[in-house]
Amino acid sequence: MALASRARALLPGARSWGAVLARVTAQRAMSHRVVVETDAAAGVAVMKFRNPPVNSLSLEMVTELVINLEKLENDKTVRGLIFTSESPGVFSSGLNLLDMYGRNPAHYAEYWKAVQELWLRLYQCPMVTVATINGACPAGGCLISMTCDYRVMADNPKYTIGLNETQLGIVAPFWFKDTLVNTIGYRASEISLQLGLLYPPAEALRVGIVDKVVPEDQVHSAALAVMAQWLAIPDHARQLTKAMLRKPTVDNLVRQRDADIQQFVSFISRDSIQKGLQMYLQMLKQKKA
Ligand SMILES: CCC/C=C/C(=O)SCCNC(=O)CCNC(=O)[C@H](O)C(C)(C)COP(=O)([O-])OP(=O)([O-])OC[C@H]1O[C@@H](n2cnc3c(N)ncnc32)[C@H](O)[C@@H]1OP(=O)([O-])[O-]
Repeated sequence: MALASRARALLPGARSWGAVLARVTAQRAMSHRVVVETDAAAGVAVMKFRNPPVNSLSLEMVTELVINLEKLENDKTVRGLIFTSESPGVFSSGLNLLDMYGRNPAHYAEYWKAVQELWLRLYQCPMVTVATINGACPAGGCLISMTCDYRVMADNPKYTIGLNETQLGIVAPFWFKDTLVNTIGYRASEISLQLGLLYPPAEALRVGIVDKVVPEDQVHSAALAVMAQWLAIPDHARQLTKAMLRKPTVDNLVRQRDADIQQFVSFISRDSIQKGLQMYLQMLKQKKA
């Protein structure tokens, strides 16, 4: 299903794309998964994840993120965007395992297309983007953070960040890998991605997967200070520089979007992969109990 259709499915009764956006704006307070607060004077918006219990990137959440991103990109008063979790403890638990387990191929394809769309939009975002990592940040959560221009992490040893896909028996696709390589370099990525490492704050800073670690109660003020520093640069120069740096990575996915979807669907549909995901979900349940 196309983004507009998914958006309309989320907001039944809206007849056009414009009507969908208008209703998203009007119903912002009712949105359950993403909350956007805009400081028009500062030109900064804060996008807070609110998808309990663990901010997993469900199809609905991904769709809301894309809709809100598009809206902010069209708002010329907003120059900077901060991502954070409304509830400290979990920034995002990554892709929604329940969108990748026990569903049919059409659903997997729709989900993967939406995830691609989110990444493409985030990675090319013209705004300055800062991730305020105030909780656990595995896999897809780490991917979102890595698309940002800067990452500030709360100094809490319970919080970890990384692409842990191999630990689930799954393989991060090439554009997750590319994003990691662009962030921490090739050799560190070889180790990080194969072992599925999740780094606590000090190690995350050492490997370069985050840019700053600050006491938990200062994480938001630190993100605002970083934002102010980045916003001091003229937008056009910074935007063109960002586009130049990121274009080859973006083009790599754009060239092979359909093949990547097909590969994901065939991979995730495998019995062995489904069995592995089932065991992982059970392990999470047992850990909780
Ligand atoms: C090729 C594909 C690439 C894949 C990329 C990915 O991102 S793959 C994603 C890789 N992600 C990971 O490996 C992260 C896995 N998650 C974790 O490690 C922990 O949940 C935590 C550290 C994020 C939070 O710890 P905590 O103690 O605060 O919370 P808790 O552990 O008690 O969980 C509460 C409930 O949430 C459930 N649930 C959790 N995650 C997900 C999810 N992603 N989705 C859906 N559901 C999820 C969990 O089952 C439990 O459900 P229940 O029993 O109530 O029905």
